[in-house]
Amino acid sequence: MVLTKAGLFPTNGGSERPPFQFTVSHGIHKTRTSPMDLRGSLVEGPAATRNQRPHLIRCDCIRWLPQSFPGRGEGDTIVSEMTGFCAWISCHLTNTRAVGYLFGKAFALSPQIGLDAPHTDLDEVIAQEYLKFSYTANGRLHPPQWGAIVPPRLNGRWIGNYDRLLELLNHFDNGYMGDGLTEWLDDFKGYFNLWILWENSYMTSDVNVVKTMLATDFSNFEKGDAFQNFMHSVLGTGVFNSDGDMWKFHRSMTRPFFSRERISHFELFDKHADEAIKKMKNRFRAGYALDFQDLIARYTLDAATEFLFGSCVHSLGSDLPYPSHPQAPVVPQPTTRSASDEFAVAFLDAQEALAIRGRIGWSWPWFEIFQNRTKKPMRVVDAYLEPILKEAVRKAEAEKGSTHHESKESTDDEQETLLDHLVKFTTDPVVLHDETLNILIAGRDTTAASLTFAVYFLCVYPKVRERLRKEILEVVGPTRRPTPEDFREMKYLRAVINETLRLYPAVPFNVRCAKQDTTFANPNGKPFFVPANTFVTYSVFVMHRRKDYWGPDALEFDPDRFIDDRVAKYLIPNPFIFLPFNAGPRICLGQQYAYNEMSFFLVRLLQNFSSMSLDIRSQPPESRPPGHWKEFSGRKGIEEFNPKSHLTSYSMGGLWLKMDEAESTDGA
Ligand code: HEM
Repeated sequence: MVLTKAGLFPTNGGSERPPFQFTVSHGIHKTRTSPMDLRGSLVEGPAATRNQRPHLIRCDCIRWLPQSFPGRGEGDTIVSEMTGFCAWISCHLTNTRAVGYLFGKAFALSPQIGLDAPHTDLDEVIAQEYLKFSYTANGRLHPPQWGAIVPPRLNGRWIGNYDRLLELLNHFDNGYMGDGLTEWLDDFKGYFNLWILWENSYMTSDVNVVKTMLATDFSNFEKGDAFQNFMHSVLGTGVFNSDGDMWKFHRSMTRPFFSRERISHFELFDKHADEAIKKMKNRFRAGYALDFQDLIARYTLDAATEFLFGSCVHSLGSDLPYPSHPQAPVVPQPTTRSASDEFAVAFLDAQEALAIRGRIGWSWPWFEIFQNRTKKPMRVVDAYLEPILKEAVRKAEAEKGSTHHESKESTDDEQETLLDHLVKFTTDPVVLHDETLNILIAGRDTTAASLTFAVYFLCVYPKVRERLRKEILEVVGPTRRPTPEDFREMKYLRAVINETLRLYPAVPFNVRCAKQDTTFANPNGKPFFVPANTFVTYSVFVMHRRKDYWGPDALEFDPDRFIDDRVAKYLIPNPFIFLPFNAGPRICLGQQYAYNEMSFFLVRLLQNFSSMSLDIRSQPPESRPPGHWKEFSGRKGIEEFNPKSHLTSYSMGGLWLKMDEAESTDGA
């Protein structure tokens, strides 16, 4: 059937576009694309929308009436006999179909034919109506989607759910990581529509939904234009920030570089770990605390820049910060900022600007009308990258002119960097710039954050630390450099890393966008309808803590869950419940490199230090966990630091700690 001015007519198989297009103005505001807003509302002609989908308009005036008003339903379900009647009148006046409750039953109404057969479930009627339009406008039919329902919507009190947006921003700034979202996901059983500023945005912690998007229906979920737009001024079109053919091009070009052989050469880690540990020893010998988060960010930056570009920024060479707040011990402050500090700070500023855009959502360009927040930091980052890229291109072009034998010698080199590898495929400076920067961003903060959280746990769980140290000393000994074979043997080391990644995944929230109308399985009933262009935010952070997936002790830090019978009970039957590195075709390219780097550093750390503890006094007061958190159950009530997330997770104000040197080592 197709909707025209004259009513409902049979279609010629669905390919014909309706000849009529009209605009209805009814209620307080218009929605853009959603069937979610059809409760007691009108459906506008299908040709009027982006992607040729029906434009839906709500009878939103009802929302502003008191709850007691006849026709005002519970919460945001504003449908009732009254509303349905309004919809019926309006449907005649405007010659549209409408959906609403009449006499306690859910109906689809059309001006010419009157009422369709009643249903008990309005959501089902909405989804079916919507799909009829979808069918007629796009010539597509979705048989499995018939009977789908729309997910529950989180309702606020202010127009556009603006109060919910403020609530979320407040949680991001002042709350524990995941505050708000965790409770809402719990209330809605793992799936709801956030609906901020009139935009469909689904939230989920449901393992099957995540699996669908990342693996089983991968081709229908992409990062999407909106994500790419707000990332573009930093990431360009690199592997992390592209879809479709562009993503395939970048991924296939970069992937071979992460071969097992190349990432198993630990000299590079050793050189930088050695420098980091020397710095730590000097600081602790002087009697002061050290910000481990800052130190490890320098370590991963130096290791990554050398691995990727062959040119290390030497951020470990600069002075490390001292605690600087008024109550901290009085200590000398570094006075100058080195060039490597400039790069590190600019790199962080650029990522923070992206994180702010992500939080604001589609309206971010309005907040940057007068100033692109990423411009200034990216000038510094690019000034560092440009000469390195130019030199790599110059070398590649010079090699093109040399003999095949000479060229082969240089490309087979074990020391080949990512840049050396990439120039074999392209010398386009933009592609090279984007790709190397993407890998730097994807790989540096994630590893630094995970090591920060791991060391936090080693400080507050001394038994875990002692057991891990024992394993390290037994397998590797007090001074030897660890090898990949050692790591295979060290089950507890891997379990400690995994348990850290479970409770504090470096990428706690992520997003995908539906390319076409589709559905998600709903463990509690009929499938959920997902219109094209819907953003679905999935929280691995929340999923990793769900008791129905991980058992009653899900909130405890217990590395043994990755070794004992809980593996067979929870993880093996449902492997997608543990996704720190994502899954499916877009799984993290650097996963093995990251395990190696983290394992290597932890081994070196515990070879050199026998105990460690947090130094809360050195932590800036505003970044300590607020006292009232103690009243909460779960990790929020016991944590001794303040975990936060922008693009990746981090410890607010750093992680200040002190360590005691091990007696058996004096080499570092
Ligand atoms: C503990 C450390 C790490 C964690 C937890 C981590 C996690 C992740 C996650 C969750 C994604 C998926 C992002 C998305 O699809 O939106 C990802 C992608 C990626 N990661 Fe990692 N990562 C880590 C380290 C690294 C390292 C060290 C590198 C490289 C040196 C790296 C390179 C990449 C790349 C290139 C992608 C994009 C893959 C694609 O889109 O095809 N990661 N990582």
